[in-house]
Amino acid sequence: MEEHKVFSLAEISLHCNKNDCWLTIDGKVYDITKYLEEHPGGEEVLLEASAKGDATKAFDEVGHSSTATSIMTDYFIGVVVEGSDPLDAVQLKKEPEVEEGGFVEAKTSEVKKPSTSMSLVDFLIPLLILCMAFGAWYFYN
Ligand code: HEM
Repeated sequence: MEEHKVFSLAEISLHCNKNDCWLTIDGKVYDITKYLEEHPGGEEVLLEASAKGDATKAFDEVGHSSTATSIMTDYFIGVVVEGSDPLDAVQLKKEPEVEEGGFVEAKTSEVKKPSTSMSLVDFLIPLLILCMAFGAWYFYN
């Protein structure tokens, strides 16, 4: 059986620029850096597709010819690791926080925002009490 190099989505996501551009189509990975300038559809679409992650949909939507699929084989470098989680890519780009006891917590963009209405109430109640106290003092004097 043929052995292929296996890449994680995290690693693939690191190759998305003009000097180093990988594409993932149908679970296969292509290093198309040298093909960028030759691509009849232009290099921009390839760079965009590379940056987005999986280019399968974009590739299929164009309705590429069999010539295109045979060109692809020249740039094939491996396959995507099975069960590769797209979140890995996000986590690799961000610094993981290592906490005591070796627990690793990766930062994601889904950080809960503190509720602003809660902090407003927290601020208004003491202010109201202060106003009432001042009013009572003013009334009795
Ligand atoms: C290794 C990957 C790719 C190869 C080898 C490749 C190759 C080709 C070839 C040979 C053509 C000429 C038309 C044809 O024969 O079908 C073409 C056209 C085109 N390709 Fe790709 N392509 C690749 C990936 C992509 C991707 C990911 C996109 C994403 C949007 C894309 C967008 C286009 C567009 C817009 C055209 C122009 C179609 C037209 O003018 O009618 N290609 N490509």
